[in-house]
Parts: sequence; C-alpha cells; structure tokens
Amino acid sequence: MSKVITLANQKGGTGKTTTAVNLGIGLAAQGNKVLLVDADAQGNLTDSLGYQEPDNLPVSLATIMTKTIMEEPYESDEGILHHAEGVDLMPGNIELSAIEVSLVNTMSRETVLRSYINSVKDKYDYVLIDCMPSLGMMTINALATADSVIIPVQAHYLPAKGMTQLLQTIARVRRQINPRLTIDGVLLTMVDNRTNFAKDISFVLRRDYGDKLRIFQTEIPLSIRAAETSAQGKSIYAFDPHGIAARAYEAFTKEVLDIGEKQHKRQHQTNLSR
Ligand SMILES: Nc1ncnc2c1ncn2[C@@H]1O[C@H](COP(=O)(O)OP(=O)(O)OP(=O)(O)O)[C@@H](O)[C@H]1O
Repeated sequence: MSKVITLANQKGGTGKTTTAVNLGIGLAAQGNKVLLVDADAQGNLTDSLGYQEPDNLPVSLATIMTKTIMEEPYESDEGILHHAEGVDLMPGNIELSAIEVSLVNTMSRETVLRSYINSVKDKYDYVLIDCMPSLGMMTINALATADSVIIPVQAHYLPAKGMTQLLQTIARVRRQINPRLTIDGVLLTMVDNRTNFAKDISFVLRRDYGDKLRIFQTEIPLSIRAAETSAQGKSIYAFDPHGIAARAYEAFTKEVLDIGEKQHKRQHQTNLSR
C-alpha cells in the first residue's frame, strides 16, 4: 500500500525541498519505491535533483495537470524522470504558476493533483509532494491528495502565527475534501545547536504543540554541507555521507518509516475487526 506525504509550510525557506530530497532518497535506500513530486513553481526540487533548467523540460507536472483538467489521456509514466539514487521525479517548473491561476475556474479544482497521483501511486511505496511556500490552490491540491503532512519548521523564529494558519488550513481540507488526512509531525530544521535560541525554540515548540502534534525527535542541524547539497544534484548521503546532516536525515527517515509501519498495523487490525 502506498503512502502519500505532503511537505508543507507557507513560510519560505523552511527546508521543505531539502527534506523531500533526503527523506525520499533515505526511504529509497531502505528498499522503498519512491516518487518525488515537485509541486512548486520555483522548480527547486527538480533543480536539486540535477535538472538545472526545469523550465526547459518538455513534460512537467503542469503538463500532466493540464491534461487532467482537459480530460486528455496521458501515459502513466509520462514525464517521470529517474534519478541515479533510486527515486523517480515528476518535475515541476514555472508553468505551475499558470496552473495555480487556471485552477480557480476549474471544476473539482481542489482534486486535480489527486486524480493524477491516484493514477500512478500504486507503483510506489511512498509519494512525497514538495509544496510552494503558500497556502494557494497548489498547496490545497497537495493536501487534498495526501495521507499525511510533514511540516518542516526552521528553528530561527517562533512559528506560532504561521503554524496556526497552516493547522487551520489542514483542518479545513480534512473537513471538506480529504477526511483521511493526518499530520505525521513537525520537523525542526536548520537547528544551530551552538545557540541557546535554537534550544529555546525546540523547547517552546515541544511545550506548546507537543500534546497536539508529534514533534519529531530528530532535529536537522544547520549545516553548510546541507546548504551546498542542493547545487550538487544529489542527496546529502551521496555528498557528505558521514556529516551531521546525513546522520540526522537517516534518523528522521527511520522515524517516518516507524510511523508508516504503525499506521499500517492499525489499518490491518481495523480491517480484521470489520
Ligand atoms: N540543514 C540545513 N542547514 C543549512 N542550510 C540548509 C539546511 N537545509 C536547507 N538549507 C538551505 O536553506 C535554503 C532553504 O531550504 P529549502 O529550499 O529546502 O526550503 P523550502 O522550504 O523548500 O524553500 P521554499 O519555501 O522556497 O520552497 C536552501 O538554500 C537550502 O540549501
């Protein structure tokens, strides 16, 4: 059974793309088939995986979403790229900005991405969707598609206000479009352990949200090597395998796998008791 996870935070630069790359490749290294979906018009995920001119790709997520909207046929592997580290990628680029606008006047506008992902997800154990830094139509589509959300939060500021807005949006999507949507947890990123400030943020986040949300035990440290990785077209495991960021992303991947296994067991027991 496949699991679709959306990485969302409407604040920019919180580590969504870096987490999509390193969680995705981490899951693949553990024997899972993984599809990464770049739902961000900036195309950073596509770029980070080595496709440095995402706007020149002949087929991207925007192409497939347009075909979905127009009810035109497409091949199930159309546009999917294969990365050397064992993940597949549905690339994204600037054309998604136009899709974001055209969705407003589209029938079933919140579920266009879901139609596409439903048509390919059975081939994968995990589908990870990297969102734009906004709560616009593309992010709503990504939330409408997902089984769960992971929220990367940069440990540089207190996330209170933005977090409330994001949680309200997730709750609204759950009520109106996607009742099975859950939150896997909040991931603290770019944690500078040399400062008391980072420790304070971790403490406040765990104190204020820890009873409602899982705050992942693993915190991703601030790391120059992690920042440099995005220009290399590879994961942190390939670029700096023994560094602190690679170890942290490995530990985080294990936490995500544990959640998946527990959910799978619960689902199995529910099915048996029916
Ligand atoms: N652990 C880290 N340590 C240092 N720099 C990092 C780390 N993780 C990510 N970065 C850098 O921080 C910047 C923002 O990260 P990233 O692109 O992953 O965030 P994002 O949330 O996807 O951004 P956007 O909202 O623009 O899509 C990038 O330049 C990235 O290389």
